[in-house]
Amino acid sequence: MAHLVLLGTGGTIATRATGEGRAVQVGAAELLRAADAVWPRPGVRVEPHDVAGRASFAARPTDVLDLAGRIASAVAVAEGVVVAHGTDTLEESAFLVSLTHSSPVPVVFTGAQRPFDDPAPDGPRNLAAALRWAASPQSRGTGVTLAFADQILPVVGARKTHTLALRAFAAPGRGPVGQVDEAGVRALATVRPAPPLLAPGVRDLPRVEIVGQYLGADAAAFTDARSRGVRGVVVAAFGSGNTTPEATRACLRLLSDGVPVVVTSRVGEGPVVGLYAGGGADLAAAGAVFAGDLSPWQARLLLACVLAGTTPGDLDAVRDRCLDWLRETGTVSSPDPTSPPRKDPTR
Ligand SMILES: NC(=O)C[C@H](N)C(=O)O
Repeated sequence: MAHLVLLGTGGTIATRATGEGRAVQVGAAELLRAADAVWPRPGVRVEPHDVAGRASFAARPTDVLDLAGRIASAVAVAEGVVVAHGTDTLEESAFLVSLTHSSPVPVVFTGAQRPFDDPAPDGPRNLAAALRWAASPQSRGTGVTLAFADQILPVVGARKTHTLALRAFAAPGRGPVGQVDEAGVRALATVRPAPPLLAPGVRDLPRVEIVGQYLGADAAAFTDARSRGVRGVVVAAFGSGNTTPEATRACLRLLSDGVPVVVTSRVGEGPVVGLYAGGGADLAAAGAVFAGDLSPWQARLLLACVLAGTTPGDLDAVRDRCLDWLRETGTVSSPDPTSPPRKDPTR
């Protein structure tokens, strides 16, 4: 009989309405009973555990690293692990866990948009689908995935794309990679699992801040970040990876002082690339890492995990490790001899 472990961490899936607002009150065993009422699971034994009971906006990296430890223990004894999690930070927690996960045993994150006591809750069906996917041989070797609104999404590139709708997550340009519904469990695409990056036993992450770009953004946020002792900065840049002239100069100063800069986009879909003089082209030429289509918050975790294993100030090592990981996951292309030069060196 297949054996799964269900880890409850809180989130809307486990909330009921109270006078103070939604509050986590439902444990993993009760969630499991509700999921079983949606789809029975003959031949699958599920062991429920409560790991935490909070809204996910209150979770810290140390909490997620603790969760990763619990998952590592579960992976050693089970054929699949399902994590019931709040959706506010689900794509970050799942991503961070994926950077610690190296087993073929699948880890599936799910959650809900509506509370447990809603007259038409989505949590029981989401959880039932996550359990079916985790129990299916098709999920073996897929690393960490998300099960939401009948879809299976890869963790890399996944993001919350709707505040309230039941289809709350997407992985634009990458997924869904599977479907679970009345017609069964279907793998739609091969998932390339994220390679592990973080050594076991790391208890917290170095400070990395995200600086957003907006019309007329100046250098103040970079200067402030610097004064707080950041080890690295992720820029949520305009469009395909551009920054205001002041922000570009601030990034160049950071890089020349040995502080890594990772470029992402504030747009919800598509890769960044250094195309524009004074913006992305200057950042690329100065050695900023362009993180493909990773969201700023997933790129922040990538950079923090790389920094956790790198000597402070070794900018080349940080850049190489980030790029290796981005290439291995297909997030950025490997050097391509046929691509046109971005800059004419004679001009
Ligand atoms: N839908 C949700 O789960 C949102 C909730 N605030 C949480 O992240 O815990």
